[in-house]
Amino acid sequence: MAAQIYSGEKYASRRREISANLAKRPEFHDSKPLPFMTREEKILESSRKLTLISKHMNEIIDPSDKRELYHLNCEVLGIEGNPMALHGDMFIPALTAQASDEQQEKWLSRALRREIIGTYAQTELGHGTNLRKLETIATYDVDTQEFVLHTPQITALKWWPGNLGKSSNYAVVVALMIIKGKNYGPQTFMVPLRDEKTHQPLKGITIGDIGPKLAYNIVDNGFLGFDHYRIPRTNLLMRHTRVEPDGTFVKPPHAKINYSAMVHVRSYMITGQAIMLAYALTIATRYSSVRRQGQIDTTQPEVKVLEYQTQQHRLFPSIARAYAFVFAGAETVRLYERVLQEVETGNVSLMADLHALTSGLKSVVTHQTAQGIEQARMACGGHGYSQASYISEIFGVAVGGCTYEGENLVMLQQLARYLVKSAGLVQAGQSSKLGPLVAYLGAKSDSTSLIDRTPTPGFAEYVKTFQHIARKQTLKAAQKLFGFMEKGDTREVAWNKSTVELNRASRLHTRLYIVEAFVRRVEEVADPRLKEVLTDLLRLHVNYELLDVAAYALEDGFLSSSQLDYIREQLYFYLAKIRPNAVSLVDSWEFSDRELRSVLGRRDGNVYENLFAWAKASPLNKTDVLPSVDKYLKPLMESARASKL
Ligand SMILES: CCCCCCCCCC/C=C\CCCCC/C=C/C(=O)SCCNC(=O)CCNC(=O)[C@H](O)C(C)(C)COP(=O)(O)OP(=O)(O)OC[C@H]1O[C@@H](n2cnc3c(N)ncnc32)[C@H](O)[C@@H]1OP(=O)(O)O
Ligand SMILES: Cc1cc2nc3c(=O)[nH]c(=O)nc-3n(C[C@H](O)[C@H](O)[C@H](O)COP(=O)(O)OP(=O)(O)OC[C@H]3O[C@@H](n4cnc5c(N)ncnc54)[C@H](O)[C@@H]3O)c2cc1C
Repeated sequence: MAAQIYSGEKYASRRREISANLAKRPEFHDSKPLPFMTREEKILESSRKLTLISKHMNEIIDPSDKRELYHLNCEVLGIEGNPMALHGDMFIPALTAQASDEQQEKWLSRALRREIIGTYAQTELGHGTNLRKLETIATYDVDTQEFVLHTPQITALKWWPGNLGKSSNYAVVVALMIIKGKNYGPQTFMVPLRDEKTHQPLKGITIGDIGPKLAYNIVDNGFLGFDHYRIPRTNLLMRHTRVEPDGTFVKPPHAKINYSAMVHVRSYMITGQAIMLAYALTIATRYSSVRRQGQIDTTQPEVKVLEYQTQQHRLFPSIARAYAFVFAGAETVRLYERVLQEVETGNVSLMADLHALTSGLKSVVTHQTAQGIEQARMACGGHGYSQASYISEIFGVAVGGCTYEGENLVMLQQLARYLVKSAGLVQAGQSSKLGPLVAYLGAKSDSTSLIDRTPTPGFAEYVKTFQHIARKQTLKAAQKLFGFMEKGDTREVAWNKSTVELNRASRLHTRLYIVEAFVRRVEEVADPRLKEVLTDLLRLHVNYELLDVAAYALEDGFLSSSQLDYIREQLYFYLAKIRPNAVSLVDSWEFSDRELRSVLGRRDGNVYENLFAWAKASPLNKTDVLPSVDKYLKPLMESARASKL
């Protein structure tokens, strides 16, 4: 099963070898539990381990393999980030996609050797979403052939870039490019920030950390201001866009090619989110198979809480989602890598499809992941609330994905633009022009679903029902938009009056895509034992998801209320059928205890002994009497006693 999850036996077994290798190297382990450390201690600890990784990486992984590096980082550094997180996640991808060969020779090779540390500085105090209104300006000075970077007011300060605050000495900075008074929109520049020897900020740079956050606190998200700061013309990233010495601007082959680092993260983060969801579910499912509370048969001992249908309903549909997401994530990464290669040859035809797909997936997956993690926490009762479970940290890190790389409700609108265009084609009788991801929009719906009438409930009927729902909502939302425009609203006003409905269409389209990706993967499985278990999980998934969106199919009679009952019964049937495999389904992700960092979710299942040992090790228990008691509480009680006398 691990080979299914990790798209092949080769990587699944490499993960095992890497974990086994690390198990023998205590210097790579957390020196104490992360929840017992201050932020400064965590950053120090993470930097220590990062240095070890840089020194010994070649002995443990093939550093050119992204997935091996990712696994090494998960084991050693963990999810709370590290001082070079953005270096790998965005700085290197931005240089790879946007720097010219000559620039790559100069900077990318140094970045890969870790001679310099970089980040991606785009968001500002006043603007994150609306990139066209960024306020940092890069004005071209023809005389000196330099760009002058400037922060004209406080809202123009860069704000949020990860590892900008304290760690990075370079950044890919996004600024509005002005040449001879003309605004050429957001462009990307390679900018030195700190002296390479002293790490002191360079003259003209104001820089620092933005303070603690909900989670992800090992990362020093930062602020950055420029005071008429000069960089050479050749620091504009010039793989696709160019500015000649005389200020002539050479347009890229696609207007949004500069947004590639964001598309990179959106493509990869689907897998990252699936893994975080699986972390939380591993902890909650293992714990639920140890925790006994209450009885189902009063003549029998207390049951494991995993026997309760409510607990199964709380956890199993999310287990199915984690599988669905990791399968969809693998497809997305393949598409991204293909588009990256095609862009190299000047073919930008798939960029819009990739952008639409990743915008929708990023939004739906992060939202459902956060919901699933929070349910997993609650499924652990009181112990879920303790940092010993580590689920609160997993939640905090994962939920950041709802905001970063484009706020979810904004990114759903990007997909909606694509869907509206497609709906326009359908309306104009040009369905043959629809791309493969939206071809279903042009198909004709059956009048009712046959979900309960096919002999073996196959997935085709479910897919058809999801298609019906997504098609109906897309055409309806587009109609609403066109209707407002026909009545005289501008497109922007009409759009704003239709966005709730448009975003619903985007979610339904994306959920259909996820179901289809799950079906595609299960169809490929050759081993009959695995196929059976994955088919059960997929059946659970399609019934749970369909029930969640059934209102759309009930309102036009595509589904009847008796079919709804059928779907519910199927759901309950598969909850019970999956129960014996539940622990194996989470164990199949093969997370080591070191990677999970959860006292509650350890493989040995010795929950109570482990919790007691953890609590005793808490910093507060180092002494029996705290200074706060000596200083305040004792005098308080003493004075209360004295006043009574
Ligand atoms: C296999 C390996 C295993 C390992 C896996 C695990 C890996 C884990 C990966 C790491 C995970 C986590 C890392 C955490 C790091 C987090 C760091 C966070 C960083 C950031 O947040 S960086 C800042 C991100 N900021 C944003 O995302 C801003 C959002 N805003 C925008 O993107 C844009 O402003 C916009 C898209 C909303 C609007 O842009 P605008 O220029 O105004 O355009 P529009 O007018 O709306 O649209 C015009 C047309 O352009 C099309 N368009 C827009 N963007 C793109 C694009 N990128 N590509 C193609 N086309 C695009 C748009 O659709 C319009 O088209 P149309 O006119 O409709 O045809
Ligand atoms: C953990 C974390 C790490 C980050 N790392 C980086 C980084 O490394 N580099 C970097 O540059 N940035 C980074 N960011 C910033 C991040 O990319 C932005 O916060 C994000 O893009 C959202 O933009 P915003 O903060 O301006 O939100 P806003 O756009 O101000 O959103 C506020 C509200 O307004 C709504 N809204 C905004 N525009 C519209 C619209 N057009 N239609 C409808 N509703 C709208 C949103 O839906 C939301 O409800 C990070 C953020 C976080 C949380």
